[in-house]
Amino acid sequence: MTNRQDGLAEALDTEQRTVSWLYGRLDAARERARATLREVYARGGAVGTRQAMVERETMAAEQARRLAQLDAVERGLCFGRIDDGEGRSTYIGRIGLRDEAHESVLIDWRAPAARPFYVATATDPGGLVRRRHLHLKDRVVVGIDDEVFDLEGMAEGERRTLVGEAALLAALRRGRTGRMGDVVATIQTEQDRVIRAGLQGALVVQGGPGTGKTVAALHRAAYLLYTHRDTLERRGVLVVGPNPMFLRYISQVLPALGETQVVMTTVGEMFPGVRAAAVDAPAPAVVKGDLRMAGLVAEALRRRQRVPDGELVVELDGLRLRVPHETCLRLRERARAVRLPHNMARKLYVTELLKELARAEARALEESLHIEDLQIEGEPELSEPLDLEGDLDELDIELASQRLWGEPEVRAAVEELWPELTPQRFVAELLSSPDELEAAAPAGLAWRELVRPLESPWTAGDVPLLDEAAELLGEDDSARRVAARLEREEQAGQERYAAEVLQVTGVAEQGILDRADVLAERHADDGMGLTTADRAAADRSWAYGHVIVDEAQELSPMAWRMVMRRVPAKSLTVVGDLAQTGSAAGARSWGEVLDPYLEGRWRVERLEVNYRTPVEIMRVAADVLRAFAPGQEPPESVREGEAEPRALELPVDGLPGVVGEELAVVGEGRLGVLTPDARHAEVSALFPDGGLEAPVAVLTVGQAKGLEFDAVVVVDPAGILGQSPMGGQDLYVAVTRATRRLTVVYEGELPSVLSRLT
Ligand SMILES: Nc1ncnc2c1ncn2[C@@H]1O[C@H](COP(=O)(O)OP(=O)(O)OP(=O)(O)O)[C@@H](O)[C@H]1O
Repeated sequence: MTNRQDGLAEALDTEQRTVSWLYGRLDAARERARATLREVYARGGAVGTRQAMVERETMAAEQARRLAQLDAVERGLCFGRIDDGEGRSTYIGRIGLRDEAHESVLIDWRAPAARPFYVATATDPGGLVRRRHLHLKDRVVVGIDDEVFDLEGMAEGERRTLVGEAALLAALRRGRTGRMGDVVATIQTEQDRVIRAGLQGALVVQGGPGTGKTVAALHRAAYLLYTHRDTLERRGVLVVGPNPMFLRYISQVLPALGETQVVMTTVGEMFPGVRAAAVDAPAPAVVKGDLRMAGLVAEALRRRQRVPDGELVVELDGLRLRVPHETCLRLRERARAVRLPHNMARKLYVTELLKELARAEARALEESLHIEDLQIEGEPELSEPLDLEGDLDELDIELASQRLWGEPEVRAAVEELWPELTPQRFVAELLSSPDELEAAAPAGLAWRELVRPLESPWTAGDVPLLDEAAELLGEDDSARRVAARLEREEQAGQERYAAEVLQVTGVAEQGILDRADVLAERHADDGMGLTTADRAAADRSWAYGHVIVDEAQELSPMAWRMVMRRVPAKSLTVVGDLAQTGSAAGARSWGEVLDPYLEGRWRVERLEVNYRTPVEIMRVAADVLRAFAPGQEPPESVREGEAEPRALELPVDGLPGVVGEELAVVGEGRLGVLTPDARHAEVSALFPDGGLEAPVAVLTVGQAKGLEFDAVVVVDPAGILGQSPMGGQDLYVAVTRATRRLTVVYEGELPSVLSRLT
């Protein structure tokens, strides 16, 4: 054996002992959490006070989460070690662990003590003499990489066991799996700055394709939850991504980091109860995304609070109830003056209108009766005129109001003048009414683009309008609150009954109920045991502690308005690339979209190294970028590709052949076929077994945003360029999805921006 092999074997052996011992600590921590959980459940079932049950449930949920977290960190528990000049070694891992004496034996990667592992460089080693990466397969140490900052500072024995291969490049060389993985072991210094930036204010992370913006933002979520657990566990963290496919792609990163309490959503899903899957054409998208739409929605709603042209007339049982025009005007002004949302102000309006109708009814009755009719023979003559209205006291009016409210004719009049509206009904009716749109639109807004049939499916661009409407309409939750109270009362009754039964049958004395009973109780209650994330996801008006917006360049100004509502503290991470904006309503500059809310209180960190796309492919991408965004610099690639990118003139039915060839080369890896929107169905039909985790995924460029594949086949580049005013950006996105190989398939002329491929 050579010295080098001896050194490696010795180092692996030493590290294996430490790693095995750390796994032993992890197993012990798991066993402790399991024992506590058993003990909590054994403390009694349905007996005891409600408060005791809540406490027990909360503790059980906490232990169950702890256990889930300990299970999540099994893979690659420990991945790093740093040595300082004093001969001290510190092991870095996915979570922190302590020994029996309560000494730290593994440092959580997010703890301040782990920071040197990520920021030490040859020029600024920050007191380190060596950084070591450990590669684990299951619980076995299979590889080691060393970076030495100060050879002199190392002990002789340690020098002998130095091993080196760049950990980052090894990580990048692995085949893609269809899901993004975490990069805790290889976070780069510039990414570390993003991850550990403070919680306050807004941080914009701008960087070209493949610079690790998404991966850094997700690690930042885990870091913030660790560092500010008190605040963020109560308020929650929201991640907004561009589409459901992307959310699936990134869904495993945070759980692998032991964090399961983050809500992930898309703009199209931010309004509970609506799943907007349709896509607007560029022209309506731009109008819907315009901030002036907020004014349009508000004005259109005011116009749903109507006053009849003349007097209000309600025909009821042959009587004509008349309320003068001025009174109707006054009622509307008074209801508006309380400045409550529409549906809440409506209560006041209806109460007042019913009173007026009660008076009108008395007047109508008066008119219909003639004094002579009331004259009874032999009685003295009635000399006073009738004054039924004047005779009404408050109780009469209240009773009459209640009766009138039951009359369909009265309901119909209220519906006409101040209807009760859901956001869905209001927005759908507005967008299908050219008259309402025209009347409410500010001058210069191309409202005609918005007109569509009443039953149209929801688009992502509608969601901020629904949210805006919900704010203005307000939620009348009184019925729900009454129902909840009744349910609570019923539940309390059931609990008492259950406790009595248990006492009688003697089960309570045993003190143990099995877990199934406890879980069944949890389902019967009104939400205890629900996590912050569960509650937040179901609540439109939830105020998150921090919001991360990925592919943030795609959000329209109206979508930003909605996002900002979810984060009153304005603590945000905004991640994106202005050169990749695909939506016609998306951002051209960060200031333009953020300043209305943050007034300059945001700062930019730039990521400039591309970890995904090899140099050869990036040259092609740079040509595309130069053509539509002169002056923008593409990021610098760290990878060298294995093959030159190529263009093939080929009809679409030749695709399976090319895809087959590419698949044979990438082996276990994955392949993406990217098409213009209009050709997606035609190309998908050629690959029936596609999907995110299948070897071949057929996607539109919009769907592929943020994703990556070992090999990419771009179909019909001219179609992509021509599909929208942002076609250049779309082509740039398409050619930057590959980690190893790029093929462009075209018919007719190859667009000149790709001439490097001929
Ligand atoms: N420090 C790192 N160590 C290992 N891999 C990394 C690192 N940083 C980034 N990567 C990898 O580089 C690829 C690109 O990262 P990511 O998707 O986060 O980039 P992005 O900037 O969001 O790209 P895009 O703008 O195209 O969506 C991913 O596979 C990611 O895992």
